[in-house]
Amino acid sequence: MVKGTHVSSPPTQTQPSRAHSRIEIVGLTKSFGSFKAVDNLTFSVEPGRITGFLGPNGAGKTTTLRMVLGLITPTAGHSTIGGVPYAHLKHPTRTVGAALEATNFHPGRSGRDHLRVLAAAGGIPESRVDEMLELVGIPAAAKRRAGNYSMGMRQRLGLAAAMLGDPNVLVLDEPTNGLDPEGIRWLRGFLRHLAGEKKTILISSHLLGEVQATVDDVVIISNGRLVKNGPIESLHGQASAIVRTTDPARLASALHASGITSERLEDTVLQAYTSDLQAIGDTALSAGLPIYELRAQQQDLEALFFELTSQPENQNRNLAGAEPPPPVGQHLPPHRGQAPQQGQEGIS
Ligand SMILES: Nc1ncnc2c1ncn2[C@@H]1O[C@H](COP(=O)(O)OP(=O)(O)OP(=O)(O)O)[C@@H](O)[C@H]1O
Repeated sequence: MVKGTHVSSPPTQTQPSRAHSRIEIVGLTKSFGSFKAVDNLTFSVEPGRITGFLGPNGAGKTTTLRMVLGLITPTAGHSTIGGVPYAHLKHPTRTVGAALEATNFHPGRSGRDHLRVLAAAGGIPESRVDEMLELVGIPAAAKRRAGNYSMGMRQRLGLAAAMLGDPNVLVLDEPTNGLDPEGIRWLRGFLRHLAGEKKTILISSHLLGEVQATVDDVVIISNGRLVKNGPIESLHGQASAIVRTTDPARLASALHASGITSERLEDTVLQAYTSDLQAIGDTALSAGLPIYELRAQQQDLEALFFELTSQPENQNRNLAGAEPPPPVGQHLPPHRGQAPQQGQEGIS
């Protein structure tokens, strides 16, 4: 479960215990010149759970992950892994596996050679290379040049690289990018298995819909600021059902007598606030009312995500003055935000 944390100084130990591989982010802030890409973020990511780090394009996800991985220095705040800042980890590649960009391969090198180089640099036995290629399902592609890999294969190679050191913490930036529905399903099973081994898993995405069936917890940011965090169920809101009948007013009062509140939507349609469809059916039957339609109402999480991140105070600063937002439920087009370029650091 994702929790807010109190502000504290970064600890000085160098190796987290395997049992305590929580990621803690406290007041994390990053400015590029006068532009605040990440603004006072505080949350934690728990072992044994898959946490979705979500926000529209340009919200500050990659910048945050780069700070967690010690690739750029925060302007303020800090982050730790198992209580240890990344820069102080004794065995970083064996503690944290990261995949920040699926295209970050030498295009002329084979997938296997790419992993071999990483294994040698991290002091990891070469036997892990073929094991990982097998694990992510691309053993046959191992000898082919990574430059010719499809996006889905690159994602899998990135995952194999992240898993090389058998880390207890995985940080994956947009791992569903370029995956087809089958690939997303595969990734879900893969991450679920790792979460079952009590690993701490943080995955970013700009599409809640692509990860909603995968994650246990969500951290939603917009314009660098925290908008919401908590279990994915907390986004679902109150359970309800849609019911169509001949006399909704009579059904509403019969439901009310059974302790179920409802609301008239159309002439013949009620929204009843319960997940118990059988109770609605039984109540209608007792009242002698026919039912022409009865279904659980699904909360459209993608629409909710859009709503959360497009409140006036959260409106995407990167798109300000650009085209109007798409209708609810429609994905935002891929778009990398522009920010003042002074004080540039790292690669975005
Ligand atoms: N090195 C940099 N110099 C200046 N601005 C930067 C730099 N890196 C990122 N930014 C800006 O910071 C903001 C956040 O970028 P970031 O890449 O962290 O967003 P994101 O949420 O990962 O977006 P996406 O989903 O598009 O990858 C953007 O406006 C981006 O242009």
